[in-house]
Amino acid sequence: MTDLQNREAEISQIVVTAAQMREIEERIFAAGMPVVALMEKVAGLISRRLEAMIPPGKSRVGVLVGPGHNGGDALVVARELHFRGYEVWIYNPFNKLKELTGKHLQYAQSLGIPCYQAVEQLRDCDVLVDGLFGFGLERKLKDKIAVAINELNTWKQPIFSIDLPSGLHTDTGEALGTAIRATHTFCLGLWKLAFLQDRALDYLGNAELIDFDIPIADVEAVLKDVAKFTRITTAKAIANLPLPRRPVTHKYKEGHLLLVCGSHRYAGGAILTALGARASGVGMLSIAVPEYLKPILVSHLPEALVIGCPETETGAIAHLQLPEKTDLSTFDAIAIGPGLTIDATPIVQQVMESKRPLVLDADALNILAQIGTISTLQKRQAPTILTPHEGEFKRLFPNIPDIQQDKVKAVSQAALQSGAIVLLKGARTLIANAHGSLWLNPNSTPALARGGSGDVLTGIMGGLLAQAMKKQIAIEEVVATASWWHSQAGIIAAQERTELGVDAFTLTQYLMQAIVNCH
Ligand SMILES: NC(=O)C1=CN([C@@H]2O[C@H](COP(=O)(O)OP(=O)(O)OC[C@H]3O[C@@H](n4cnc5c(N)ncnc54)[C@H](O)[C@@H]3O)[C@@H](O)[C@H]2O)[C@@H](O)CC1
Ligand SMILES: Nc1ncnc2c1ncn2[C@@H]1O[C@H](COP(=O)(O)OP(=O)(O)O)[C@@H](O)[C@H]1O
Ligand SMILES: [K+]
Repeated sequence: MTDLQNREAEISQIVVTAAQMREIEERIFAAGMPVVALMEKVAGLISRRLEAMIPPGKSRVGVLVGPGHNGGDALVVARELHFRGYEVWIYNPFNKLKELTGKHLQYAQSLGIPCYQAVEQLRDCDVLVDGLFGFGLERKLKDKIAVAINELNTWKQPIFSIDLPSGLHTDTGEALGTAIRATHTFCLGLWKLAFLQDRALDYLGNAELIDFDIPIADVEAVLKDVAKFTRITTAKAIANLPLPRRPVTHKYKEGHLLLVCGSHRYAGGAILTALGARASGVGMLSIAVPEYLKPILVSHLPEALVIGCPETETGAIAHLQLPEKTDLSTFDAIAIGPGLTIDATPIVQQVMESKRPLVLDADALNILAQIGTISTLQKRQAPTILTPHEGEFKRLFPNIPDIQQDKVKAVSQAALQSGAIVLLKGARTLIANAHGSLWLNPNSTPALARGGSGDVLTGIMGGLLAQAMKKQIAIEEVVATASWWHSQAGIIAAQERTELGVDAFTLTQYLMQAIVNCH
């Protein structure tokens, strides 16, 4: 890789808060970079991107200008587009502007660029550029500016937001009162936390990072002693797959996974989990299910070792009847939960006592919540991964109240309290470990909002985990890779089949394509 590619790979993984971004910029300014020069550079990069995207000549561009340096960026963009032959109109309702922003407004006006205080004047523009607020927004938007943003959101033309859609909280992604619904957002310098949060997704549109050459040393200096956020990238996920295989190997060297899943009531979950595990390439796959399900599993996965277990009256697994000379320590990893029903409580308790790395999902999480999340996990002597959706999360961690307000905080607290790696499912999945680090999955598709797709994730993760135990890959990276893989398969499947065509079974059939595409 060239130095430039290395930089791109490194920058694309970094995620910062508003306070961290401010600190990083202050270091750059303290080192001698003039504020004016940086604004000119950043806005120049945005202008060039806009020129590539907006047809020149006939387009009228409306530029929304706020009081701070986000507004300053917008004014430099307005000036540049004016000189490139676009018709530019400015909206600026503020009387007090930061000094540099005020200067740029004065110059723009001296060039004859019209400047309006009423947003309605921009209604006939072909596109809008939003430079009202960036990461400096700290209070709720109200009055005239909130009314203007609500009005703008009813218009049909594309909106390009600078740094963040104005109104979004940089860290939580919450709309502070109201926010611009952008078609496209140019995130400046480093990815901000808002870009990886569910609640921001309706506002961001296509998000693009504009790298303006922040020295990595400054980023490292600011982030070295704080909780780290890592954006999961394709390059990193691919690097953490168990590829290439060593030429001399055998099935037990490539990981042995035990899946424990299924009941009379929920048979399909076991199949979907197993198909996810199969795609992971795991060397040996054993699947413990109620006896009744064994023929169905065998017919779907002829290569797997299916263990039919005695059943409760309700059709759940009554006890794990492992083959002779086998106990739980035989396996490199265990994934348990999909379709078990709450009647399998003793099985979950037994598996929790094993010293193998565990993935817990679905009913295993509900059972864990009933038997006591923290007290049970404290006794574990091996890594545990919990993969709750929001409902399961609330049952597991009832003392963490504000999950909706701040998912980053909630999932971090959960990992800290429990010692487990916690993957909180959602439109944008978050993964936290007990040391305060977080991994965030930047891309996914609502096509995955469908029964059974979580079971597939459990299978992929279990299979990768079993292989990783042989290969010294950090468990958090395995969890991140599984989440990335699951989403990528969903994205590719949705591209081919629309968002309606990605049932969980179909999803399993796109898993290989998702990684073949990257090789
Ligand atoms: N510092 C720099 O030189 C750089 C800054 N950049 C731009 O500068 C932005 C940050 O600039 P600022 O720190 O000036 O902040 P912003 O421009 O994001 O907004 C802060 C301004 O809005 C006002 N404000 C905050 N909340 C408000 C509310 N609810 N209602 C009305 N007014 C409100 C503040 O008093 C302040 O004047 C970034 O998002 C980015 O666009 C980029 O050009 C990169 C370099
Ligand atoms: N809107 C969405 N965008 C992207 N991914 C989603 C969305 N909704 C759900 N998902 C993903 O789909 C999966 C659903 O899992 P889960 O809720 O456990 O379903 P099930 O138990 O039916 O398998 C999770 O991986 C989740 O992150
Ligand atoms: K903005």
